[in-house]
Amino acid sequence: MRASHFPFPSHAMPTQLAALKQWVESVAGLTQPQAIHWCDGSDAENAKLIDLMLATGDLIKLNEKTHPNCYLHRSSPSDVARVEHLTFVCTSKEVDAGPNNHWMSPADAHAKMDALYAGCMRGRTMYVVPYCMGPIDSPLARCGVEITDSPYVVANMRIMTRMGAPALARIEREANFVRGLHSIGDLNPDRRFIMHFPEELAIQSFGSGYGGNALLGKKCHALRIASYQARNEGWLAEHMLIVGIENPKGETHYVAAAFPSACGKTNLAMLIPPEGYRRDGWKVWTVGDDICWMRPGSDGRLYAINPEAGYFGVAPGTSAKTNPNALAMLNKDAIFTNVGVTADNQPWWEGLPEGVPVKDWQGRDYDKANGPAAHPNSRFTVSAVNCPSYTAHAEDAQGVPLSAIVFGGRRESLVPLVFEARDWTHGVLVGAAMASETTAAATGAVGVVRRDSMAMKPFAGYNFGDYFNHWLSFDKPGAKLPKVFHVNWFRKGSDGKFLWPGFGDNLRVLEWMLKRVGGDAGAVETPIGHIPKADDLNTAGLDLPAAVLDQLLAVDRAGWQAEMQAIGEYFAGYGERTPAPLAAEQQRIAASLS
Ligand SMILES: Nc1nc2c(ncn2[C@@H]2O[C@H](COP(=O)(O)OP(=O)(O)OP(=O)(O)O)[C@@H](O)[C@H]2O)c(=O)[nH]1
Ligand SMILES: O=C([O-])CC(=O)C(=O)O
Ligand SMILES: [Mn+2]
Repeated sequence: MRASHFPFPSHAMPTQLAALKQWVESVAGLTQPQAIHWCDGSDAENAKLIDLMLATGDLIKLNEKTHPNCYLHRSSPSDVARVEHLTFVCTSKEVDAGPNNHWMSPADAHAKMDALYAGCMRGRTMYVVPYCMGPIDSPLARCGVEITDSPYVVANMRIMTRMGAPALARIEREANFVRGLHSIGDLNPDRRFIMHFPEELAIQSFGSGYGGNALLGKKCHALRIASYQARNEGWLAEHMLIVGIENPKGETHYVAAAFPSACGKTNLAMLIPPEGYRRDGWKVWTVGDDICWMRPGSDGRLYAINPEAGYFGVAPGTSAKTNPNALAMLNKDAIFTNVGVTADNQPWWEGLPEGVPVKDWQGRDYDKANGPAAHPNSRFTVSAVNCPSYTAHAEDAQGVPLSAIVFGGRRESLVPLVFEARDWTHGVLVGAAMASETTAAATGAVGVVRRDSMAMKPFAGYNFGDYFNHWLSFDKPGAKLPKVFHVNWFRKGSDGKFLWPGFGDNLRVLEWMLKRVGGDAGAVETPIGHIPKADDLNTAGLDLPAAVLDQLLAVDRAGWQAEMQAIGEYFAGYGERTPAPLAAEQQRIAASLS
């Protein structure tokens, strides 16, 4: 990075770490901020930032009686989701980024970004945000520093990560951190790029203030950079929720599940058991709702942490009926982005049974003709401890042991409600072959089926061929790997309605999985995996016609032949980097279907 005139003396910096001082100094030289603020994460600092944003209109205070300490942020209308076409992985060799990523050479990317950053913070304050992804004392955690000119980003990073003084202390001890540079620039979509330099452990983001584009601890660090780091260090960084299921005997089993963006991770992580289950004593505990870092423990099991400290969740569709835990945690201390508001200044989104929006997400008077009041990708940011189902095990330094890994997508046809992989290699195939209909979480067409291996298509920081190989490598002597399953809550009938009730009732499917892990539930063997028979699932109290359940559990052979063929073609796209065991597994299943 080019360092020109440097306005701030480095002896004034609150750190002794030379590498950090030099980097901050060179960024300030390039971006020319008016002031530099090192974030300590304190309440006083946060209060000052909130006041500042209320004064500039970056935040709007919501109803203090119904939503104490809650704020609304309206983003630029052209800046409402992740931008996958402007997101690049800049490895020295293009093949290392793989066909799954957009690639730019590090030299070209640096030249482009340096030109955009030159003087971009003139008149602005540059915030230096040290953060830790994961419990601060966890050996699985990793640290980063985000430099940003957006106070909104600082306030969100404070909720989403362990940010401030303790993180800085760890960074100084380890002298190893991910360097994230972010500027909202002028929010011009033509001058917007999200660049990743995995070999340098660096991220550079310009021109967006939104979610995964700007809160660099989240998708950029905890998935793209971390997945690369994880491969080198023998662990996995995944787009997965982590949930604890406590049965009536008081035993808790942890499950990690990968679903693409806006496909139900937050909802499953905060599931409320159906009435009968609650009576019997079932409980559900939330460890994480979006990202999971895991590695084998000394006993051979996989242990997982949630690297995040908060939730950046989809607002529309969140209601007392679908996700009461999420709704309950949004009553205080939350930041809402791009939702509508009611006449008495309460946040509002589609799916809430009560309340009437008077302003839409752009601040216009609400008019149905303009579309929904809340943007379909409108979000809330809230601390994890606010969630009624939060478990203190989310702070366990060693992580929680996993009993099952679940893959899933949004598929209105073909894919059964649930099936179980025969073994780890088959499980990796099931994850790698995942496909889902696209959603509003990224810009672009919605509802198009695309392959989204392990829900990581937008997030793997390296070639998927190498990534599949890395997944396969966990199957080694002494490993006690979790069982792997695939679910689909989104099958539709000919009337276009969902066939499965979903939400809390998904516990019925999780119960079957955990019984399979314990060896006491039935299933039939099919070419695509083990599927429960209708009476292997507990459907007591459900209004689900037997014919619908049969439809949900059926294997359409002709449809699956076509699917396996498409999967084979998809793997072929990774050429010689496609692991041979995966290609063999695909061929074996294709053959057994014909
Ligand atoms: N039909 C049906 N819809 C669901 C179910 N679970 C979640 N949804 C809907 O799917 C949408 C997204 O759900 P989330 O739980 O926020 O998705 P997510 O995977 O956490 O999304 P990201 O934060 O983008 O990664 C919401 O509109 C939910 O209401 C389910 O079991 N059945
Ligand atoms: O990253 C974001 O903007 C939100 C998110 O969780 C996703 O899209 O998966
Ligand atoms: Mn996500």
